[in-house]
Amino acid sequence: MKKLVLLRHGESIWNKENRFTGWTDVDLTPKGMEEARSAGQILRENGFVFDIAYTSVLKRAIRTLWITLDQMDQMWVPVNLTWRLNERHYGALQGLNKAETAARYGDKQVLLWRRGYDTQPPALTNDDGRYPGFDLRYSHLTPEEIPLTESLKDTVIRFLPYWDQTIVPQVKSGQRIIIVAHGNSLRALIKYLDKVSDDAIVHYNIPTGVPLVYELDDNLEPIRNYYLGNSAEIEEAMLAVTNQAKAHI
Ligand SMILES: O=C(O)[C@@H](CO)OP(=O)(O)O
Repeated sequence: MKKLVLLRHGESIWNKENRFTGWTDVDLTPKGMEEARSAGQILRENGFVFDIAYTSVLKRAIRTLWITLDQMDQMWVPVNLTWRLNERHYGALQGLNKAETAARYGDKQVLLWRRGYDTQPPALTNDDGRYPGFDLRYSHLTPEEIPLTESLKDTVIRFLPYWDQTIVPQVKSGQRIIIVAHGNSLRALIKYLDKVSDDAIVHYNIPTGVPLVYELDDNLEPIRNYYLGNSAEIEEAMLAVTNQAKAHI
């Protein structure tokens, strides 16, 4: 049996301000750093040891990984950074307040933008200051790879080659892996692993800073998965993510 640990970064400044974030490189809040410390502690208490770590090129995920490994006294674990684990690109919504956007366009439209599997939010133009093509860290990407907006489906499509070519062979060979990423890039992986339908994935939300353990068979078919932590608190945190973009709760 193989184990894979998935971890969404701790609370970011824009999570706290309730803004669409996507590829915007915002840092953790003090609470987010505390969540990362707790994640590291609970992983250590449960005896987890990692051989390789994966994360995105966004600092809220990178810092969460650093803090987690520090708490586990495993800062020596090799870390791989890839843009393919970045958050889903939120297009022209990036920076907008989620509840204000819902008040303006309606809860239904915003739910569709946030959670519709094949729905892209309004796109950026490539002269927009938020266009990732202006950012050095993406200078090795082709124009076709640089998103102006992304649906969850687009996120699955850009992540899967990395999963298949890089991570899968390592998990199969018995390497113990942690992936620290984002709400939607992890939803993309979970949708794929658990074969979640396009409709069901709409209702699946991931809390910040809580390790999610997947047990997989030798063909990487999921056997079961569970969060490490207090289940009532985790339920509440998942519901809070659902409610972030409602005009009135
Ligand atoms: O803003 C974002 O980039 C994501 C994750 O924080 O938000 P949502 O949960 O609305 O997809």
